Amino acid sequence: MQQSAIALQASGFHGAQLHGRPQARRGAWRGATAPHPVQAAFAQIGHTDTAHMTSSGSSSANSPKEAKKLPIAYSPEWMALREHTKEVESLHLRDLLVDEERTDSLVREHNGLYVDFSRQNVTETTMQLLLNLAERAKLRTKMNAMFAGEHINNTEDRSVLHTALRMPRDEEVYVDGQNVVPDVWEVLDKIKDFSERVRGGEWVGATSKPLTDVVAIGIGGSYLGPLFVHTAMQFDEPCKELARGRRLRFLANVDPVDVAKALNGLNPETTLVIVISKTFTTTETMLNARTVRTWLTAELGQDAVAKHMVAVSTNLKLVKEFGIDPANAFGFWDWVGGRYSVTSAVGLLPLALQYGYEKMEEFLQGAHDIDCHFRDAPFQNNIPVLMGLISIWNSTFLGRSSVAVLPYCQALSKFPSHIQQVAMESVGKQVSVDGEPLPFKAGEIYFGEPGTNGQHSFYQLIHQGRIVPCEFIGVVKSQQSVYLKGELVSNHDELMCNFFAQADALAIGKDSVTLRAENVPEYLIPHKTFSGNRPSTSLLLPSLSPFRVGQLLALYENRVATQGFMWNVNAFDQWGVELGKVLASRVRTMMHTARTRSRRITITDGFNPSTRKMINRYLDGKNQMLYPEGSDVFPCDLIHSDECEAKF
Ligand SMILES: O=P(O)(O)OC[C@H]1O[C@](O)(CO)[C@@H](O)[C@@H]1O
Repeated sequence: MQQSAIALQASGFHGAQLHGRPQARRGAWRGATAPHPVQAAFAQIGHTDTAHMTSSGSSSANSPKEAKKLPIAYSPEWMALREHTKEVESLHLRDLLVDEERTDSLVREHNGLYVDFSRQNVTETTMQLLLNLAERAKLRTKMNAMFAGEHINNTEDRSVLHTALRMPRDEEVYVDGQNVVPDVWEVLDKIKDFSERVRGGEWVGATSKPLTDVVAIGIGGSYLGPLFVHTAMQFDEPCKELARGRRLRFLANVDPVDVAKALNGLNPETTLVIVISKTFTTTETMLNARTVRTWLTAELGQDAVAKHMVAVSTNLKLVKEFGIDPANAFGFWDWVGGRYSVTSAVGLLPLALQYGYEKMEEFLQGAHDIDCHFRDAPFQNNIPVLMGLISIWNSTFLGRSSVAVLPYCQALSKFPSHIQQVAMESVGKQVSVDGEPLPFKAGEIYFGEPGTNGQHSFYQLIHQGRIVPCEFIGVVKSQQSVYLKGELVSNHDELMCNFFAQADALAIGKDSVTLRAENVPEYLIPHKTFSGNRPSTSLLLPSLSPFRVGQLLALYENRVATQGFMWNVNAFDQWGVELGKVLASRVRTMMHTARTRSRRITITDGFNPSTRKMINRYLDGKNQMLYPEGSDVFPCDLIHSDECEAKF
């Protein structure tokens, strides 16, 4: 921050000005467009854009070196927010929450969604300052660039257009001069046709039996999103009815135990396998695909692949090389990031097979509804934008490094894991889009569990330990209703009582005065005190239909995009996952040598002493076992074959 201080001083900003609190009018942030005083002053002295300022505060247009953009952290809007933290830290949610007008100003609704930000450590001034920062960050311009198909994923030179995956047939969006919506719909039509033929028993397996079970093989973005949506739809009554007699399994981990779990009890004759991989090179997915192909062909013969295996990928060449007929491949495009691919064939194919294509259309419509809201709503009413801005406030300004996603809804049990990838792989970055080190920490640690399970696990820490901003997600109408005669409330109402209570317990807390009034022994008072003032957002969905699931998905996708734009990081690449893959490949080569030549690892193999010792211990643990030659090895109950050998 040293550089920023110099820059601001040189441009006429002195402590006194920064310390002066902005006089935001009550309610102004909801519609105000007046510039923040600091911003206005900045404009007055002729520096309307920090992008052109050097550390000495002078205009830098003439020098290519100096023309480098200064991070947003050096802008007056950023400094104003920094300064504002002092004011907010002196306030307590216990007091703020009694103000009904404040509550009203911090609740937003959109097409059935109800979002309450009043339990965030914010005032109207905070919100106005965040909106000012959004302007400084050129958030609207960046969003427009995304929707327009510009190559905003600069390190891979790609557009970012998962929003095009859910556009109506008659919309247009251009990538490098070509309207991609017809391509999207061509694949959607193919999914509809194929899923209807499989579900209707027209597409049968190698022994003419209907394919009632689906195993979707994929990992990361090719797994977490589809699993979340499947889990969310499984107990929705209409979806449940449509899925009657069908099973959908996922195989992600390369751990052979996951293979056993995915195939357990399945009959190859009635199983359809979908290999889902954007690149079709991911080691885990390809080994799992070869493993399951062996499981199928050992029973049904080589020709069975044509009827029992299909693929979802952008790499149709490798699909063909694998042995899957490209006619049975469902494509998508490099402008769909893996973690943003649920609404492509990645999610739609397995889910349409399970629940029918119509339900997936509803899901797409829900996502599109939020995309339009994100694209069009003014920022002060824009729910994903506000969620993103508040995340920036909590993490970068107030120093809270994690976020707990807490659905009070068992059907959303896989939502936190999906959002964990969307958020952490997107904005867990160390440099800006221009490759400059960030002068602040970007990204947050996401975790979560459904309530009330989490309450009996990690909530202790979030009530009395570190401050973890929480996101409570509740559903008004449960997918399942149970009321036992004589009980005070129905089962779902019981669940939701906790949803309401936890947010207030975190915000309001319990002080020593109250505890003393309750005659709590003095020595227990520190243990039983709840500091409160712990922030959360509450999100209420009217129900958990496929449409609502689509809305929820797009809400979080667009919120993460907002964060990326604000921090000026590329939220659409993921270079941080590469190094581990490269090192694993080195270990693989060495492991093969050790297993085929029965030898231990030596110093000359190039591993450090720690890794060498651990690998040798691992190798020795299996008595220097050599790979058997000439036959595949499966646990017996996974394969209907007399030659089955259970050696491993
Ligand atoms: O779909 P693919 O190409 O198999 O990649 C799977 C996942 O691997 C990652 O690249 C991370 O390793 C994710 O971004 C992606 O979703």
